[in-house]
Amino acid sequence: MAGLPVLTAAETRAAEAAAIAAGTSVTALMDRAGRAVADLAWRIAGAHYPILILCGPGNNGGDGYVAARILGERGAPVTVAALADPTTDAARAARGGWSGPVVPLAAADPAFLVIDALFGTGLTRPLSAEVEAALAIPARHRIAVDVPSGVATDDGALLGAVPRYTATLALGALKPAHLLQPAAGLCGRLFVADIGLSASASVETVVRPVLAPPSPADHKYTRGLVAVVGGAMPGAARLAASAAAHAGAGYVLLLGAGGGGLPDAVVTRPADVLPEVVADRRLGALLVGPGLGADGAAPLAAALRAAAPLVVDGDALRQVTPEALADRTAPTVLTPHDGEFAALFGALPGSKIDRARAAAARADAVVIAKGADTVIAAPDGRVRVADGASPWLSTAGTGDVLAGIVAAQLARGLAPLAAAETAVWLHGEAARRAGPAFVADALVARLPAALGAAL
Ligand SMILES: NC(=O)C1=CN([C@@H]2O[C@H](COP(=O)(O)OP(=O)(O)OC[C@H]3O[C@@H](n4cnc5c(N)ncnc54)[C@H](O)[C@@H]3O)[C@@H](O)[C@H]2O)[C@@H](O)CC1
Ligand SMILES: [K+]
Repeated sequence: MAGLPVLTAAETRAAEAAAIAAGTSVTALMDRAGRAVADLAWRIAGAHYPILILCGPGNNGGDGYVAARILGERGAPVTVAALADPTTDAARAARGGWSGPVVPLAAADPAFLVIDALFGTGLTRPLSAEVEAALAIPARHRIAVDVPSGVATDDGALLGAVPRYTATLALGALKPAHLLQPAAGLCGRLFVADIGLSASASVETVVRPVLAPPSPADHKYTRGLVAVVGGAMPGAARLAASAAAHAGAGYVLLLGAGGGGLPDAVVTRPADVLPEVVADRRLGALLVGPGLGADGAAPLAAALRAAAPLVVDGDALRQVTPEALADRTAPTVLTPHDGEFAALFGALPGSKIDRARAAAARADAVVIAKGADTVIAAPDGRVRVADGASPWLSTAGTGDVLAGIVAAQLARGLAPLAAAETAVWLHGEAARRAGPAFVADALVARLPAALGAAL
């Protein structure tokens, strides 16, 4: 199943221009947008609770005036407060359709529901104190039209004090700000209104994969042999190996990190058999990095020579170069958090999406840039962004678990981008099922159930 498309501001404008060229007017697009806003507001506030609509000068404000008209027609108590007069033809027409009063922003009173239609994709500069004060007006619920005013559409940065929203109604398609932090954390529940735009997007959301159970012909090697390289902190490699075993791998081999509560089914071998394992044609995927320690040069060099798909995680990401990774011929997946990403690729410009994409091209590898807003990028420019990750994932060992899940997906034959996307989804689903304050071992225990939800 394909994920939801994610469009930048420029891509959204291009999709809008294409819709207009195909015969739809801006007014028609604005009408659909405003109607979707009104429908969502109606579900939250109904006919009896006061609704305040904050309208800006552009088309985002235009959407707000359309919503005001429709909610007013339905009998809802609506007040409109405007920053300035409309500056676009479509917004002027929408303003003309609202027959109620329009007060200055500074005169707006608290309401049950505030609808923020101040700025959308056209925000170009930081918020003024007047706008920040209006956004902070006390309200039980807030809806953002398209994006919360004050967030940068393309990278999720904040250009002022932005409150927390009950819901954000993305118009036409999701934008990066809905998924990238810090903006994503303020959006509340995300809705996407179909206003008739169509565009092909290289960026999509991560969605639940559709996995196949083993067939009668499968055996442990066809299910996938995963080898995990241990190191200075063997617990991390054990966690990764256990995760691979619980994420569907047929056979898991752990090198140089035996002991401690491992499933007996995980086979432990001494570290020095790595060259032999790397040469084994049955090897489905190799994982190096969890708990490797600072002097992992020798095992890392051996791992890079693997003809099987390779996952590079943790300490290994600080001891390898993008060039050495790009020299590999078999697929490679990297799983850096922010610090490891910066150590490997330096300070790249642009949004997290731009940075992950540039890194993937440079290392010729799929990059899983982890965090509260995990971004997966492939060397060909395709990107997948996860949304709604459990905040409880920010605990020791969850990265080792993810690396093990990725290795299991590669070992069973998924292409690297699909393996990464599947792994991120399984990891997120296991976390959701684990609830609050779990330890990474409990995440591993939830993996079979998470996998079951994708069969
Ligand atoms: N793209 C589409 O297909 C559609 C877009 N629509 C709406 O149009 C929006 C984009 O409209 P616009 O391009 O007119 O842009 P906006 O309405 O987001 O804002 C642009 C206006 O705000 C001013 N402005 C920008 N930053 C400011 C700041 N910090 N302080 C004060 N003023 C500031 C600009 O000078 C300009 O007048 C979308 O977010 C969406 O809500 C919908 O009406 C329908 C269809
Ligand atoms: K807005």
